[in-house]
Amino acid sequence: MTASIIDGKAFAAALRERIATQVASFHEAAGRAPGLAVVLVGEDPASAVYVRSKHKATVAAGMGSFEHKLSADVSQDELLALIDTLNADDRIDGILVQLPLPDHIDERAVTTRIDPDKDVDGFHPVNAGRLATGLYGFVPCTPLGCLMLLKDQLGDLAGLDAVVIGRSNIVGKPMAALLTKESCTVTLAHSKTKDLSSVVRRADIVVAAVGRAEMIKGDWIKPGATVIDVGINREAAPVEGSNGRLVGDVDFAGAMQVAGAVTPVPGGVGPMTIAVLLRNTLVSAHRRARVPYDKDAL
Ligand SMILES: NC(=O)C1=CN([C@@H]2O[C@H](COP(=O)(O)OP(=O)(O)OC[C@H]3O[C@@H](n4cnc5c(N)ncnc54)[C@H](OP(=O)(O)O)[C@@H]3O)[C@@H](O)[C@H]2O)C=CC1
Ligand SMILES: Nc1nc(=O)c2c([nH]1)NC[C@@H]1CN(c3ccc(C(=O)N[C@@H](CCC(=O)O)C(=O)O)cc3)C=[N+]21
Repeated sequence: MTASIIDGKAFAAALRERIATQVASFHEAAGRAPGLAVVLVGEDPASAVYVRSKHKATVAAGMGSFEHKLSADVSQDELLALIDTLNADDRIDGILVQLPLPDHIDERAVTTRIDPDKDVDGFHPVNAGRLATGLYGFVPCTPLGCLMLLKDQLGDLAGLDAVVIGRSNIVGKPMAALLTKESCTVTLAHSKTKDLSSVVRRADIVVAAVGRAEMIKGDWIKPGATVIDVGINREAAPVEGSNGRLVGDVDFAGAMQVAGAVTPVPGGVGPMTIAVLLRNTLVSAHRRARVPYDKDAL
């Protein structure tokens, strides 16, 4: 049996289309475009690529994009002062500070300085708490994008066994919270998990967010399971100066032999992250301007 490939790139493109339609009607109702501010500190090339694609997608959806590029040696106080300015700027509905930050800056101090109601990344502890207790709030983009793909693939998730591998605050933990909310039976695995392959073998849904190239093997997967690969791992370049191949946390070829459906890397979860960022920004704009929106289309 060969699994089907979940086309995150196409799903994300369709979502961005629906977002663009609602951006236009928001603009008409509110007299301004939704605005997203993205802050990049330093010149990490991978971060620069992500920030550029976020900017392009923001503008293509008809939203305002406010980019702030700070040098790698900016002080924490200067960065916090910029966040205060963005918090107070009425044109801005969403604020994203690209991670990772340089070592001399405390990420916790930065994410907690963002107004929780502009925190479209969903990284602020207030939003993590809202998600954990079932209140309305911003959900981190990557796990929400994964959930959209899962529901599109499987419909109702109630009663399914789900394993999330990785317990970071930005992917694994919120993913487990979302699946719990969908009434899955959730196992949250991590580096101390014993006999990970047997844990994975029980699961109808596997979400891999580890950051280790092709660690999850095909023969760990339960036949017919749905596999969501969040990992983005760049292999060493074959020739100096060129880019290495991008691979996920799942052995894709092996999983394709056993699973029911698998997300590819690239073209799976990555494009969803950016589309959901636009979605969260659009929702923020509607809430801040008190303009109703079509939740079902998002
Ligand atoms: N597609 C996208 O849009 C995005 C992709 N990513 C990618 O997803 C991956 C994970 O990112 P992130 O959550 O930030 O990563 P972190 O490094 O913050 O967390 C990794 C998690 O994996 C666990 N882990 C490490 N080694 C093992 C192991 N051998 N067995 C089981 N679990 C293990 C760690 O366990 P422990 O807690 O015990 O240390 C930890 O919980 C990365 O490849 C990243 O690039 C991230 C964000 C967005
Ligand atoms: N504050 C903050 N918010 C984030 O959401 C955030 C962050 N910091 N830091 C880095 C991670 C990573 N991340 C990705 C976004 C898009 C792709 C993506 O579009 N990937 C393409 C491939 C891109 C390529 O070729 O490199 C794909 O998978 O098809 C991947 C990863 C967001 N992150």
